[in-house]
Amino acid sequence: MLAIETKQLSKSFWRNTVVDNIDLQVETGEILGFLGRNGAGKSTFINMLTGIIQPSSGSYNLLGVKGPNDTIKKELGVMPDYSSLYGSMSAIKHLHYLADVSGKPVTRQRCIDVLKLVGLEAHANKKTAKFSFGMKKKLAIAQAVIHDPQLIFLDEPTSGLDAESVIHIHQLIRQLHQQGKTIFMTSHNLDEVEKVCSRIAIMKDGNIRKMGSMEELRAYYQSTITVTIKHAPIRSADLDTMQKWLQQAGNQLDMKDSQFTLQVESEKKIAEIIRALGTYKIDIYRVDVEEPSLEEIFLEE
Ligand SMILES: Nc1ncnc2c1ncn2[C@@H]1O[C@H](COP(=O)(O)OP(=O)(O)OP(=O)(O)O)[C@@H](O)[C@H]1O
Repeated sequence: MLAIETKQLSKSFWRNTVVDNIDLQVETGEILGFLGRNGAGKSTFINMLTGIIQPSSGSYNLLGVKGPNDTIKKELGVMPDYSSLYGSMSAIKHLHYLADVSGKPVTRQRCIDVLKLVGLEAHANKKTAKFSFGMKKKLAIAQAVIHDPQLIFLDEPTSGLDAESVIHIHQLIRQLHQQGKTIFMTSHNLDEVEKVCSRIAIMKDGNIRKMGSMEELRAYYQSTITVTIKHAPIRSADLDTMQKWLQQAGNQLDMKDSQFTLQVESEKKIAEIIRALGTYKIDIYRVDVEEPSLEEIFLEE
């Protein structure tokens, strides 16, 4: 079943079209990374799906149900704006209360468990007004998942968090993924998206320019793979032949005594090179592969 399906979904503010006829399909159980520069329209898109703003045109289904739909809201997890936390409540009361409001009440133990998952267990009884920015952010993530929803929207879940908290949140996202939840997350951290997400959508000027797995994006942008191989010295009788062979196997050959670097088009070529070295009985000590990063792909858009 599709967790998210949008059909020609659009939003304009006066004459400014911010989301422009987006057709998007997200399968159940995916972690979709939604990327785009500031002002690309990511939050506007999410806000339509979560019922915060009305689309100007088009339609959407969430978990197979036409939106907006009050029944399906229970199954949506949304990170609130941090300013909308109730400052006079403790973190635990806050979660308890919001789970009630969502229509899926939870036990006190569930609140404690979720606070643990986001790394806030030591602050469970502290009033949220006294929380730091990072703590508020973690509580916002806890709020998105407290009622065990099926479809979770995370808007920049780790920006502004310290390194340890980022690891915590990534673990939580992976855990939710293992439980079969669908996660739709925006991030400005390309490294994070590459590490955590199963598919990536790149948004620009209100459109989704490209969408796919990291491998698909790499293939689309036809970027090359750089392989560096450290090996035992090549016999001088074989050196010339070996060099010629490598030159036809790839580009930009940089050959030193016991190491060479070559740009190749696919992983298959790497296997061919390793086989060729074997034929010449050259021992391989180390193979390093450098692929185009999401950063390079993103900048091409
Ligand atoms: N309520 C609004 N009224 C008018 N214009 C708006 C409104 N909300 C958003 N916009 C405009 O829509 C465009 C897209 O904004 P949006 O917040 O969706 O971008 P974003 O991709 O989420 O950006 P960021 O990465 O900075 O969060 C921006 O030009 C913004 O000024």
